[in-house]
Amino acid sequence: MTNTTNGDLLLKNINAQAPFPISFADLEKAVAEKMDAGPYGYVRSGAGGEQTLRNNRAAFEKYSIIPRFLNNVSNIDTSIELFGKTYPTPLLFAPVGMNKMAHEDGELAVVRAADDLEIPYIQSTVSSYALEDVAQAAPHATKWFQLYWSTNEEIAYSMASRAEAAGFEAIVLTVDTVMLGWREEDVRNQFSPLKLGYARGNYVNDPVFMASLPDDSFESYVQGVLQNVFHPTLNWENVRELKRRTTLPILLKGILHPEDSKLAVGNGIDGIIVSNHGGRQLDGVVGSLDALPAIVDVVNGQIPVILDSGVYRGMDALKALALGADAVAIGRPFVYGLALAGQQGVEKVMTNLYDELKVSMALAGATSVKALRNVTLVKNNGVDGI
Ligand SMILES: Cc1cc2nc3c(=O)[nH]c(=O)nc-3n(C[C@H](O)[C@H](O)[C@H](O)COP(=O)(O)O)c2cc1C
Ligand SMILES: O=C(O)C(=O)c1ccccc1
Repeated sequence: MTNTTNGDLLLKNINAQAPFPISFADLEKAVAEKMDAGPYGYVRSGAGGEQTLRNNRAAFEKYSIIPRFLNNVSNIDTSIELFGKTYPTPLLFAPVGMNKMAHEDGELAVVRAADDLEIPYIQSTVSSYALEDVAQAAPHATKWFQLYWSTNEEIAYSMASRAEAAGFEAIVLTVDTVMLGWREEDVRNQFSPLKLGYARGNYVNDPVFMASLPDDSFESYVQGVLQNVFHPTLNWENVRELKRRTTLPILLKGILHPEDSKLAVGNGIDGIIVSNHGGRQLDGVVGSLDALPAIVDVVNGQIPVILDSGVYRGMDALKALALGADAVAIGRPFVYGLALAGQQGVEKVMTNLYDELKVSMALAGATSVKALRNVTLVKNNGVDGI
């Protein structure tokens, strides 16, 4: 619960200190000047002609809200509940791989920020640090493990059970990356973090993976990752088998079609992340916010629906929650904060997003996430009706 009478959420940023980039565009500009072209292009870009990347933003931009006033907004409750636990914010850290590209402390800095802010942290399979090291860096943070299926299924089961043993509380199986999207910026820059070994953390610490290598050379490790991390055979039977092998809740990340969300519920899945991978996978896909309402409709409150892709400011989070998301996950913004100022930069970016969300809720006249569902949204500035 935030009391909005205790000082202004915006003006605390105007304090004669060196300004930290306040908007996504400012962040991206600052990071473009700081990072090398290869890693920067890897993080920033979308697949193909970047239509999906643009669709994500366009989807948010086309909604406007009609605020209500005279509603006593001196206390704003942004809390949500997921899998029986209450969190103060409706934000999550989306799984982002290979964080050492952005900062030497990589995932360790991000999980510490997550711990401080009480925001659930989803660690990627292709992280720079091992899941056990991340768990040790922030034993009390809520951590979920994002699983990339492996061509050798035993590696996937091994990683899932390591995550369970290390105290991770859910498995997020990403279903939209059975191979890499057509990422032209990486070809232009001749840059592959996978080939450079940035994704080592979880693999070199996995006994099943290591036993599958012919020797312990760097080349064998890279070949092993490439052979396993892309997994075009993935299918619903694999999902059912994974479910039999873990006691943790399983979420599917990358669902966009309402029929797939129906299958997810039917197969006993515990949550869905509506996402187009930040426009990095199939180009020409709908903005993830545009996929949300039909999925919320089908799922009908049976399991949580989380949204990511293009949530770059508090007002975007508000719109997604108003359209029925239970929470939103943030990708590139926190990576940019990490690149600029490590753990502190991550905290600054997430705090700004959160503070803007609180200001937006108050000014819209909604005092809780539940109340946001009743906010009036119009498309295309009301031209198409409500
Ligand atoms: C550099 C980078 C690496 C990513 N790595 C992963 C990953 O390992 N696993 C995964 O499920 N999603 C991955 N994603 C996708 C994010 O989880 C998320 O879906 C996406 O970033 C959301 O869009 P946004 O960046 O517009 O917020 C990655 C995204 C970026 C930018
Ligand atoms: O870069 C990504 O978006 C990503 O998810 C990924 C997938 C496989 C290997 C490396 C990164």
